[in-house]
Amino acid sequence: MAFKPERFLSNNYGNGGGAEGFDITGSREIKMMPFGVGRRICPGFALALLHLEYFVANLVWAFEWRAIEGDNVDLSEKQEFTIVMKNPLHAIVCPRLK
Ligand code: HEM
Repeated sequence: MAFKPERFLSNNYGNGGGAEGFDITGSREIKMMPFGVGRRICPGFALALLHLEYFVANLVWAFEWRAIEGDNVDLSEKQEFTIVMKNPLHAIVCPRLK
């Protein structure tokens, strides 16, 4: 298992697009299924993804994110009920606009 965010870059949600695209709907292969797969797949998944993109974009736009000095970003994982960060990430978050 490795942290490779670029795997999501060519996501076409399984509806056509590049043959190498990451398929979140599980119609070609199942790698990750946050919305379920098959006939009962979440019908709101496109709306949810759009909303999440908007949400993250707003967090980046509205706040400045900095790592705590001397605190190295460590992406190691450990298994709990789900996979979590072994060493939780601490960030200093400051509003960009006053
Ligand atoms: C991040 C947001 C969301 C996640 C992670 C999520 C995830 C899921 C999952 C895992 C299922 C079950 C699929 C299955 O039974 O195989 C589901 C079902 C469903 N979701 Fe979502 N969902 C999200 C947002 C939404 C939104 C925004 C809507 C509506 C606007 C929605 C409407 C539904 C409905 C109606 C079902 C039932 C589908 C059925 O049983 O046929 N979901 N969702």
